[in-house]
Amino acid sequence: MPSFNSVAVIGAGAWGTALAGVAVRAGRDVVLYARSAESATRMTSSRQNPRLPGTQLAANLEITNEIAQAARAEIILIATPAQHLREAMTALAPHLKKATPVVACAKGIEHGTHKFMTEVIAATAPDATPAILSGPSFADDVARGLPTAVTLAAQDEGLARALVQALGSSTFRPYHSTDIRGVEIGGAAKNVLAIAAGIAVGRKLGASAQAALTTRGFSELARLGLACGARTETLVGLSGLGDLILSCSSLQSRNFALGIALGRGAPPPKGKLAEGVFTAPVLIELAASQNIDMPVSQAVAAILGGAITIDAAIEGLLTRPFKAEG
Ligand SMILES: NC(=O)C1=CN([C@@H]2O[C@H](COP(=O)(O)OP(=O)(O)OC[C@H]3O[C@@H](n4cnc5c(N)ncnc54)[C@H](OP(=O)(O)O)[C@@H]3O)[C@@H](O)[C@H]2O)C=CC1
Ligand SMILES: O=C(CO)COP(=O)(O)O
Repeated sequence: MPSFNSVAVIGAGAWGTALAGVAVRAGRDVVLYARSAESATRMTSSRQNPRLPGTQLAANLEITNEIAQAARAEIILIATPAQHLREAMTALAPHLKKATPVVACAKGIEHGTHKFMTEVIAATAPDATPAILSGPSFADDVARGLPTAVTLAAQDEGLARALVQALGSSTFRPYHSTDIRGVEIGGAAKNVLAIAAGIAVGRKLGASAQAALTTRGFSELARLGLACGARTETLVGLSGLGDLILSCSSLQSRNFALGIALGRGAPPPKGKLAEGVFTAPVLIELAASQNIDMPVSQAVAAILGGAITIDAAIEGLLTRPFKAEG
């Protein structure tokens, strides 16, 4: 099993900054790459990141604006928004050493190409080794050192185990897996379903409706996952069901919070990344291409696209023909 000592995190947002802290706590040499030179300089001197307020950056965390410096690390964690992954990888790829593990930490599916995060990595850096980290984990909780567990998948089990060894600690517990596709489908779909759960809460449909919607949401996530080759144990694990439960029930979730605002007819929270907005249209295109019925995700995409009102979407879901559970 390889052993890794250095980690670079690309993307100095909330999640990238929290993950840099994780790697520092695990005892690695860590560099955090910010695409803005000004932000890198400011974070270096203030030891604060406005995208993750209240977190003191570790004294031994290096912050850089030099992509070539970041690329020298033995492990790369890439934590930009999903739709920015290609751009970030395109800048990084020419500097990477052969076979460097590049761990996708974003949750989404690329517009236009329908590519999952590790597929974007493979397309932009064919000599790198893609992996994925996903699960129920708010950046703020992770940064505060609260206990968190996630799934970390690579095609090669030995590599997945080595990445877990390099990043894991008593408060950040990654479970290794080789089911890359299962992990990335769960992370992408749960954001769309969290918007649906938020809408139900915002419309005051009650706790029973919230539980029903979350469960039926899981059912369609699992249907798509299985059609795309994911394994059941992954779909019911941390990166699937685990993250869905968290995001469909916690006000900390930006996707859930957006749904609540939509349900109330209030303006969406400003300046907050809600990946489900970008994932919804791609997710339903992907589902259609696989002949998979995803009524909840379809309703979210239609609401976000302005094709249907919230009340009409709710009515549509509630008047679907009765059927066997599954
Ligand atoms: N926040 C969370 O709790 C969690 C988030 N995630 C996932 O992580 C991903 C990022 O989310 P989050 O960190 O919260 O988002 P933020 O909005 O906090 O930050 C995104 C960061 O990405 C940077 N960025 C954008 N494009 C590039 C690029 N081409 N190269 C380098 N950096 C780039 C932005 O830079 P700039 O500041 O210059 O705009 C910004 O710092 C999402 O897919 C999200 O679903 C996963 C688990 C938990
Ligand atoms: O992915 C997350 C928790 O696992 C973060 O959720 P939000 O992006 O909805 O805030």
